[in-house]
Amino acid sequence: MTTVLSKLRDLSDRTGVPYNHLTRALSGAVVTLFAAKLSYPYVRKYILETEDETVELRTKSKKYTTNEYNNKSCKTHIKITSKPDNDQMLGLEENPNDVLLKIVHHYEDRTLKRDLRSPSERYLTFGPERSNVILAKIEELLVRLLYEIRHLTGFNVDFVIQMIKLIRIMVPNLASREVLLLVMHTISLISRTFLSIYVANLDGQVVKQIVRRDLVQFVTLMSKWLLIAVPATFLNSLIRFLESKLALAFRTRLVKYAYNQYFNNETYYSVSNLDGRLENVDHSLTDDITTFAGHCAHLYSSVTKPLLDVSMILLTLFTMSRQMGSYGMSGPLLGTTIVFCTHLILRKCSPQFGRLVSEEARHKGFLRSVHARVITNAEEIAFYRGGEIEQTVLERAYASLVKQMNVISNQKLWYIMLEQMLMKYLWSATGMVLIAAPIMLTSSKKRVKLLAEENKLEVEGLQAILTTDDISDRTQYMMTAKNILMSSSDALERLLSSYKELIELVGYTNRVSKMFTVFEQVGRGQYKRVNVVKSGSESPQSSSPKLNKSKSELPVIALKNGVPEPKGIVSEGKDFIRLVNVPVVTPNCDVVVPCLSFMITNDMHLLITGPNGCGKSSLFRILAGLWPVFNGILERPHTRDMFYIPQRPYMSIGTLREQLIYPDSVEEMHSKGYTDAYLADILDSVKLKDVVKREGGWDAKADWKDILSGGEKQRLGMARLFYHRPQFALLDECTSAVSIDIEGEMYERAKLFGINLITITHRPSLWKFHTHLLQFDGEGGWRLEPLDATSRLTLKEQKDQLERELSELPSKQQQLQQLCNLLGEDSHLISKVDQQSPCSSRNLSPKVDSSTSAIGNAVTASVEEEYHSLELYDEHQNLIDSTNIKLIEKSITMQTNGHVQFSDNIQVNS
Ligand SMILES: Nc1ncnc2c1ncn2[C@@H]1O[C@H](COP(=O)(O)OP(=O)(O)OP(=O)(O)O)[C@@H](O)[C@H]1O
Repeated sequence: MTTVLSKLRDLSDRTGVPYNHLTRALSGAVVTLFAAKLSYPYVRKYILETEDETVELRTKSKKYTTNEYNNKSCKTHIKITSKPDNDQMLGLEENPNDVLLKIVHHYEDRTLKRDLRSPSERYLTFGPERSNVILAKIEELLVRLLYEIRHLTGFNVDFVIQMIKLIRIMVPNLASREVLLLVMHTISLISRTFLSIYVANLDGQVVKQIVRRDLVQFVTLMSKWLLIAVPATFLNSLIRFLESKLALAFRTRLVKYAYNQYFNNETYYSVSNLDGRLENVDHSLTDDITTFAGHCAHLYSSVTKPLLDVSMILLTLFTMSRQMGSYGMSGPLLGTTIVFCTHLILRKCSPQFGRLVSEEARHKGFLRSVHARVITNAEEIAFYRGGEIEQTVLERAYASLVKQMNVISNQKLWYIMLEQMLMKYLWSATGMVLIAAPIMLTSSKKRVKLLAEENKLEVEGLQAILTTDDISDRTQYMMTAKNILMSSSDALERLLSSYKELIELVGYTNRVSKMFTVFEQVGRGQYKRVNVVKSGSESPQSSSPKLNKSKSELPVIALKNGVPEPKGIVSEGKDFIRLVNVPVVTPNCDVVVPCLSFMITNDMHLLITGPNGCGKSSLFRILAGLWPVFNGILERPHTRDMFYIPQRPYMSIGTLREQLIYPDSVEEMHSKGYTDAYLADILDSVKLKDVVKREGGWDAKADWKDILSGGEKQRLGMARLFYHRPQFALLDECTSAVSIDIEGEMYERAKLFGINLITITHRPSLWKFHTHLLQFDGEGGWRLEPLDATSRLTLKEQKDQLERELSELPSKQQQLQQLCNLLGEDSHLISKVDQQSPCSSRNLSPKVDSSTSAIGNAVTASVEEEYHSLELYDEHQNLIDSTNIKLIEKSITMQTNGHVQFSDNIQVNS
């Protein structure tokens, strides 16, 4: 640069063109080139649009001939996969009133005319609306402007929208505490900038006095220097203090908003059970929010302060260089150009830190969730001796995190090298040129003339003073300029490093925005799961499906753009439960029961039975509103009038009292007028009164999940039911670990309280407490009928008796065989077996088969006679068949072993 400037001076001397004109021409050329660079994307865009229009005109003329083909291909496409519309493609179907989203629609529509590639899902549909009209307008204008210059800057406008929405949460209004903190922070930053310039000037003056050997001035300046250290250090500390305060304030706002969303409409359940977009919600709720808030606060100071520093410093340098008699624009212009070019190079070469950091956060979240899983299931894992496999999983999770971190560090290695090269060496060189240029390129005469003009003095008088002070002035200038430039280079370095931070912030902003978007959508009942779309179930099906029809044939879910759409109608506030054509559909869109229609009135107690996985608990989830109703109508009481008790009751963090009254708080308990004595009564009714004394009173705190036994936890679950006394109790095998007598007492008491029982159980002892039976067959079919517990119990007893008798058959047969052998006689129930020469099982089988069949037939005849009228006939038939098979197997074993007589151990086996 110095060479260029001296060449310009040479040129000026040779051609006689004033030097100023040449530097101006050069500056003009640089500015024109820069303007051309800025306008290039617009020109390109214009040319592209013109080309598009031409192509459109050409295709219109061919439209008639290609129309048929287009229709065909389009139909085929829709059949294979329902193509999302533009909104869906952009993930922006929500919040039609959101102004920012409207802007996105507008610009994306224009872009989509040319580029129909589907962008990945975007997370913009969250957050409150801006109530302040002026701020809303500013935000709107900012987004519009950014869209307009998007091609130029390559700015990620989605990030800006996400930031705006997050800022609305973090800084809800102008009168908030956060604004106060921001103002204080800004004032501290501005004060610190002025202080830096003052200190740099002071430094220069001190050196000047050293050169002049002026002791008095030197001491005065040193005192000033020491005094200024007090506010300077305080300001430094204050800036950090305010930054951390700001980060905490932002975090608190975000956490509050997130918790509100998370606990609204049971989102905490749906987000992990019904929606597949968020992998580790706990990590997003804790680490991601914290890091995002910290980055925001830090970025504010690391952008604002350097910007202030740089602008103030440029201004100071400009004034100083004028004082030194230099032509003022070339220095700052050169500095600005170099800085801008450096920024462009760094931006082009920068790796995608945002994406990388977001991926790293995902890996961290996964590692954390694996740890949490081991802690939660420590006992089960220990029983299985599963430490080794868990360790492998943990190591794998850690290895993938390390791999990701290595990718980032490898990318950083080259980037930081480039950054240092440009920012340390190139900038230092530029700084030196900037300092040297005014001194080297300005003649003393010119400087004297300028100063004389400025101070309205005689040139000669001034010349005399300046000659004396010239050296000390130059030294002062050098020192001050060096200090200022060092601060400015430091500021610029921080500014460019904050670009890296900004890219990292993009990653965290996306993660936090994604979390909020998913929370809000899930809260509204809009779920998205990966890999659930099934072909052939695109449209809603209203025809009532036949019972026992194969599940996969029953398209009861309406899909919109590949996402299941809950079309059922739910109405609350009734004193009964009614389902009309409601399907039971799992979150994976498996139809467990295609169509349920029944009514439970307040005089009914319903027992639900059926094989494992037939949908019993799923029905409870639908009744409780946890799973969406995809079709039909569901009428039910308010959820507070329905109380669910699972097989393993949840034990919360808190006192023993809080376990019993869960989910009420102690305040709510008191407001209901309940006392500890009443709670003791309830515990007594479930035979748990001793627990209060044993565990150290109602206020005792412990990890109740581990302290109470399985049966005690279940009894505490029933105690909760007596405390809340809802209209309907949904009991999902909640007494399976309780002894039958206490279980009976608890059911009696529940009925005394007027609670309608809906029980899932496999225990016949509970039948007598119910009036109706809902039976699932495991194939999608079901039957609801009145339950006559007495006759059903008789049938059950008969069935058990028959089972016992049939299980004795093999031993009876063996005894008969032995007697026949002893007597040397045949029996009409056993065909004679050749006991002398053992044959192969293959040869023997038909004989054994016929003998056992004979027994089987005899038994069948008697059973048929006795129980033909009973519905259990089929089960008996199966039992007989299986007994026959067992007998065949045992006979084969005997013959293969070469034993003539049935040995004892075979009898034991049988
Ligand atoms: N969160 C879930 N995500 C996906 N599928 C699920 C989920 N919960 C249950 N299912 C599926 O729904 C079906 C019915 O489950 P459900 O828990 O209702 O069975 P169940 O009749 O209560 O069985 P059990 O008697 O064993 O408790 C099962 O096939 C199960 O795999």
